[in-house]
Amino acid sequence: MPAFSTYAAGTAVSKEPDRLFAQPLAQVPDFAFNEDVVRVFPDMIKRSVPGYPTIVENLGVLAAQFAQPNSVLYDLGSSLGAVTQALRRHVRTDGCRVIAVDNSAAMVERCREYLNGQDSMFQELLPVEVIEGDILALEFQPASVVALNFTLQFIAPDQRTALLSRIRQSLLPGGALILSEKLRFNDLEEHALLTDLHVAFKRANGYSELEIAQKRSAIENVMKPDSLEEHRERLLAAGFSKVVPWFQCLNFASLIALP
Ligand SMILES: C[S@@+](CC[C@H](N)C(=O)[O-])C[C@H]1O[C@@H](n2cnc3c(N)ncnc32)[C@H](O)[C@@H]1O
Ligand SMILES: O=C(O)C(=O)C[C@]1(C(=O)O)C=C[C@@H](O)C=C1
Repeated sequence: MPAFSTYAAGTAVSKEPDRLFAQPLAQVPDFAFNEDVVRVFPDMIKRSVPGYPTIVENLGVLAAQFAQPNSVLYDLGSSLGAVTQALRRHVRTDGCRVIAVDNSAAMVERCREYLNGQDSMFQELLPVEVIEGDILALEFQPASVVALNFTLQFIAPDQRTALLSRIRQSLLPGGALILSEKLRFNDLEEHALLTDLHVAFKRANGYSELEIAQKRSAIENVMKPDSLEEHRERLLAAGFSKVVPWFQCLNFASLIALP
């Protein structure tokens, strides 16, 4: 019987601890959002991403400021739907609905279960649709809020501008893209310092040196972080008019991009 904990407003999520990289692996496979990761994901992301709970909860608060009546709120790369749940808790604008998209079948299946749980406990939540699909192939509907919470870093770098341009074109006046990412830094000293501090954060959250090293090898081919400057330039090139960082903790940050 799996253990469960609750998100802020009560929906049960798996509490299984992340020990995926605890034993020495002869060869570390590339990181994938498969069934093994899904089982431990709430624990993994909280212990790996400094500021994650603050970002998710405040994403709901921010979204409530940008949501426009009768529009779509997108949660792209929704994983288990933490952002979707925050949107549903905070946004009260008439006629809004949430579309959550992820291309991991295992994530989507579990996400739907959690959202059904949320529906059975609370009334008057925004309607939500969870789509299993590739956000690169998605036809965007007119949207007031688009959340990319630690998803763009997993998209091939040469596909990122085109995706952001399509998001920009779907955004309604008064809306916003909220983009959270792990950062790299052009200044080598700054990069080394914040990388070391991130390792210290993981250690303080109970990860061993082996777990930290094996996770690093697992993600290095599949997750390619950009610098803040690259994000800003790319967002402006994609047609956004203003880029406003609203949160940074160590080498993880979140930006608001306005149409
Ligand atoms: C780090 S997780 C996102 C965490 C989640 N947004 C949250 O706040 O809890 C990245 C997610 O993006 C999904 N993903 C990666 N590439 C994708 C793509 N091309 N289309 C749809 N989903 C994608 C992965 O399956 C994974 O669930
Ligand atoms: O940078 C790391 O070491 C991470 O573990 C980061 C990160 C992320 O930013 O998405 C990578 C994969 C998992 O989804 C959880 C966290």
